[in-house]
Amino acid sequence: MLKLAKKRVSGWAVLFAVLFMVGQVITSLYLPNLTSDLVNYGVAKGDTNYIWSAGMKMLAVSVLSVVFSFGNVLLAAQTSQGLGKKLRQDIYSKVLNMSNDEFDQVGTSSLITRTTNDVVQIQNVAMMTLRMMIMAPIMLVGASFMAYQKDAQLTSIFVVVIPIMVVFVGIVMFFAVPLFKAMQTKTDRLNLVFREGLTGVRVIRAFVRDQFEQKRFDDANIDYTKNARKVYSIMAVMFPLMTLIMSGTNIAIIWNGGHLIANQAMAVGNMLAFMTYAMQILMSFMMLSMVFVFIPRGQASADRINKVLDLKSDIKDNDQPQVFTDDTAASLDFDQVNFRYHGAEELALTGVDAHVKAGQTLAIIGGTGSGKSTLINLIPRFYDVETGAVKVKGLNVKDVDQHALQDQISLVPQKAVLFKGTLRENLRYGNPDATDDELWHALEIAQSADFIKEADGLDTFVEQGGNNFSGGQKQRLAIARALVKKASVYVFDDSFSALDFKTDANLRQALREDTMIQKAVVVIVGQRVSTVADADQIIVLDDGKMVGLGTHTELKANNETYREIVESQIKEGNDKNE
Ligand SMILES: Nc1ncnc2c1ncn2[C@@H]1O[C@H](COP(=O)(O)OP(=O)(O)OP(=O)(O)O)[C@@H](O)[C@H]1O
Repeated sequence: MLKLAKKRVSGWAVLFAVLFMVGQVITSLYLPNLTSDLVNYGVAKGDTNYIWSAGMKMLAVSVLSVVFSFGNVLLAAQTSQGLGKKLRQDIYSKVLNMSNDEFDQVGTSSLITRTTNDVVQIQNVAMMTLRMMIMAPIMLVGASFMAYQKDAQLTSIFVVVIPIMVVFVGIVMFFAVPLFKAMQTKTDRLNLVFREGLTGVRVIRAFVRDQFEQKRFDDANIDYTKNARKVYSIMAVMFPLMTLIMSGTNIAIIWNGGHLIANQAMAVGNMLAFMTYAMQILMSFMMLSMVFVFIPRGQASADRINKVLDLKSDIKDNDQPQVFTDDTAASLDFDQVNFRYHGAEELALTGVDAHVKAGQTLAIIGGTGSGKSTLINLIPRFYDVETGAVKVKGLNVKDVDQHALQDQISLVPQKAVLFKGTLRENLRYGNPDATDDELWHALEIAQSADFIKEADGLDTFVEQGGNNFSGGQKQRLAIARALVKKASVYVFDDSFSALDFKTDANLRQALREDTMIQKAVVVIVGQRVSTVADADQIIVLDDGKMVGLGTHTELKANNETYREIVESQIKEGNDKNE
């Protein structure tokens, strides 16, 4: 936890929070002393003047105590909230720069829990540390000393009470701490199921799986609730028992103190002060037990956050990166590429070798799970090859700065993603300086201009996730956005699948005719033969292996796998027509 707080917390704020807290403890310890004097020298002797002056002193000390307490709470709150803010910022910026491998290691739901719930735990512990953790031991020592000053004999009560408290706090910690730690993983699970349900709500309804999903959620929910109930039951037992111990201590003090007073061995004021110190000692124990229970939970959260922040990407920039030059023509090369996912036994890609020049289109075809998306993820270096090389404009993607590389590439992912805002804002994502004319040009190529003109043009509002557009419209808008960006390599990952055959053909025709695209390399991943047929080269993937490379005509003549794909689609087409 200290590691997280370092650099994210102001040393001055902590210093002043601690100073205020020490001030608060000193004034709290001084007040019972004043009470005892007031009773012993004022009330017992009927000295009104003394009562007035001691009363005024008490008032002044109380005001001072309130000021110290206010200063401490304010600084503790500001420091802990500031720490939370910085942690959220750091996690988010880490997430934005994570490689796909790192992302796979943590998972989206867990990242959300870590950015929200875990950060709140750290904030709570920071607040608690600045309030209680430092205050409790000082108060404990100070109150014990003052109590001893008031009456050494009565202090022997604590010889019995303190070991009871220590054993009690130990038992509570033993049972509560593991349960508290488990809360975070159970929250993760709850978020995961909830998130899957939210994103897949239409699929769930379509497959009438709502009862199954409801049960899955209920299981996670019950598991979380059971754990939480156990924890809070322990806490529910802890507080009344603590109060019982406190009351028992009070009774013991009054009993023994009463005898001492009766024997004139102790002044009444001293006993009153002693009782307050006893309460302070027991309160310090209460605080410590809370701290001991919450700190391990906070530590578990800190470990989870550190795990994200410390993720070391294998994908690192070269210390002396090579630089793309504007006058080099676009090109894309896969040189004998082999690739394996982190921890996987089998290679996901084997022997991919293809070379594409500016103005050419490379298509990638293959069955589901054959490795098409995996291959294109290597171009922007979302993953690194195991052997071989991927080159953009002749430079190995490992030798260039990652941002510079991604600047050269415009990617339309398999799942079209649009952001809430106007269409203009969405289209300008890759090129903030694009003019309206350029945006309309991209929309024309992407066969989207007509339906956008019918709506509010570039001011058309895009709902969250682009939900006010159909699947095909969303894909076309994602394509238009990719075309607004000036790139050397345009990658369309199965982006034409939601388009009807005519729109698909028109779009590819418009792409071919565009002068900017003619200077770039186009990579199209497709399942349909019609989508890939007019590409300059087609890679045929089968179970991660490149089993063919050539034009449609060449492959149809020589490649068994490609022929099977073509024949299956002709058969499918005939079946549909029958
Ligand atoms: N992040 C990952 N970690 C481990 N294995 C993965 C990962 N992503 C994909 N794979 C595996 O790699 C193989 C190729 O997957 P990929 O998504 O590249 O196929 P694809 O040809 O694009 O399929 P589709 O047409 O269905 O999108 C599959 O067996 C898949 O299970």
